[in-house]
Amino acid sequence: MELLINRVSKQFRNKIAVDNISLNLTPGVYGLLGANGAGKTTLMRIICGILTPDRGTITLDGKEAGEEEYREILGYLPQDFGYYPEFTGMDFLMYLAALKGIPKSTAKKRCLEMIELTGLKGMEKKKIKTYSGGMIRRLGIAQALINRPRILVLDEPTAGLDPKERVRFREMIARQGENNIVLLSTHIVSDVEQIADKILMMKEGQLIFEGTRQETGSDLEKLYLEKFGEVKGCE
Ligand SMILES: Nc1ncnc2c1ncn2[C@@H]1O[C@H](COP(=O)(O)OP(=O)(O)OP(=O)(O)O)[C@@H](O)[C@H]1O
Repeated sequence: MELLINRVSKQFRNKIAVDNISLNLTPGVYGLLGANGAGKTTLMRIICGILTPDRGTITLDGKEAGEEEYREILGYLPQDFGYYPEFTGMDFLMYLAALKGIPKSTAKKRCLEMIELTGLKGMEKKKIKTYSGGMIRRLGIAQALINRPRILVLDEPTAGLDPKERVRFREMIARQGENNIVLLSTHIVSDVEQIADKILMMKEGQLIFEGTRQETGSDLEKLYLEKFGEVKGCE
């Protein structure tokens, strides 16, 4: 399985958000690092087929982003995913399962599986408005995983997770990345240090670094600061 991002660019009025990015992703966990406004969300939305690039193509084994067949194998967690506070977690996942075309006969089992996986057991019958920020984040991850995606795109997934939830998240993502492509963005260096096998860095719309965790050396934070020429704590 190979996701080819070929010379992709996107401009908003006079702002080039994504500037001629080419990438070749195979199964594994990719951590996309970049300061606010670097273009991470725009690139991810293009990869998910939500935004059309001005130039360039995204293809997975020949299927173009945006095609139905491509969407079926895609899971996406946006920074702010839309949920209905009055729904219970289970109702929300059942609703998402229906939207994603999962047959009713398997939907309930799949939703319960996701609830278990994301550590939300015991909360599934409670209204989402009673969930903590971390629980809502985990529900977002559950909805992204519900169709067993081969490509999982997570925009700032670790925001709001406490240390225990981060450990669980890391394990979940490592498992998902064994056979599938996982791309997650963050501006917190230590998050990708522990989660990702491969590190990508974006600055002003361009890909300025691509390498394995081994290649980044032991001090990713230092490398990041060098690349960005910024003071620590840019978040
Ligand atoms: N719909 C839009 N219209 C106009 N400008 C936009 C739009 N979306 C993004 N931009 C601009 O494109 C640039 C890249 O934004 P993007 O959200 O992709 O960055 P990011 O790296 O995800 O940042 P953050 O970490 O803050 O989410 C920014 O300058 C942003 O203001």
